Amino acid sequence: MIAFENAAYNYGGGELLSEVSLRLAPGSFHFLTGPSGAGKTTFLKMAYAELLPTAGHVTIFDREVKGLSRDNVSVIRQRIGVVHQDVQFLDHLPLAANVALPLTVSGRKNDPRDLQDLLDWVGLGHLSDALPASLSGGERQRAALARSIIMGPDVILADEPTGNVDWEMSLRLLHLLLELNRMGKTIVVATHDMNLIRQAKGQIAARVLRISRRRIQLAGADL
Ligand SMILES: Nc1ncnc2c1ncn2[C@@H]1O[C@H](COP(=O)(O)OP(=O)(O)OP(=O)(O)O)[C@@H](O)[C@H]1O
Repeated sequence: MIAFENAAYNYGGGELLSEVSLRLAPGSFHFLTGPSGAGKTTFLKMAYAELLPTAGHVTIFDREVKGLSRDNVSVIRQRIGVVHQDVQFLDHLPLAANVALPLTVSGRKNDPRDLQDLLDWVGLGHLSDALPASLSGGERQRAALARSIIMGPDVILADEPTGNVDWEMSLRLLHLLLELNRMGKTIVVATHDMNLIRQAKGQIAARVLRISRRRIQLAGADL
């Protein structure tokens, strides 16, 4: 689905990530971990062609990202749902409209029943008319997840999706991500939360990628 081959990224002050070679196979579930500032967000941005590798290659859905036209990048992006670390909503729009925004922006039809089903699935069906300012942290994170999957992506990249929520809500979010994976979605979750990783590994064959000294390696069973 997404492949890195000797890929590197350099913001200008030396390589932050070097010699990254890995494959995110269809239907796989990966956690990405590593210290703050190690490059987790940078890696995810490379995986959805927001950043192009400064060396090596990144291939998304069999297309080398370097040299892709803007239109081709948008086509690729429609197949990748991203849950950003800092969830942003349009404050004047109710929750349902915020979640449906990717559909609206891309001019796709928005079936209100599908939208309601999606909101129900993340447990926010009763809040469809609520304004973002009134939502709790966990509600915002679930809304962000709903928005990331509204276009029916094949891949979901989630950057600290449980960053600001309590353990119970983390488990709820994890459960949603595991369910998406069971539906066949390829998932990458960047997280600091080792308990979350342990919890997931008890339920599925998740792999753990660890960033250490600019390299990304598959972590062993010592978690
Ligand atoms: N646009 C940019 N220009 C220059 N440096 C940047 C830019 N974006 C990120 N960096 C730097 O790259 C490093 C890695 O950032 P990144 O956000 O990828 O790390 P992270 O592992 O996701 O961190 P955290 O866990 O704190 O979110 C940091 O030192 C950051 O300051």
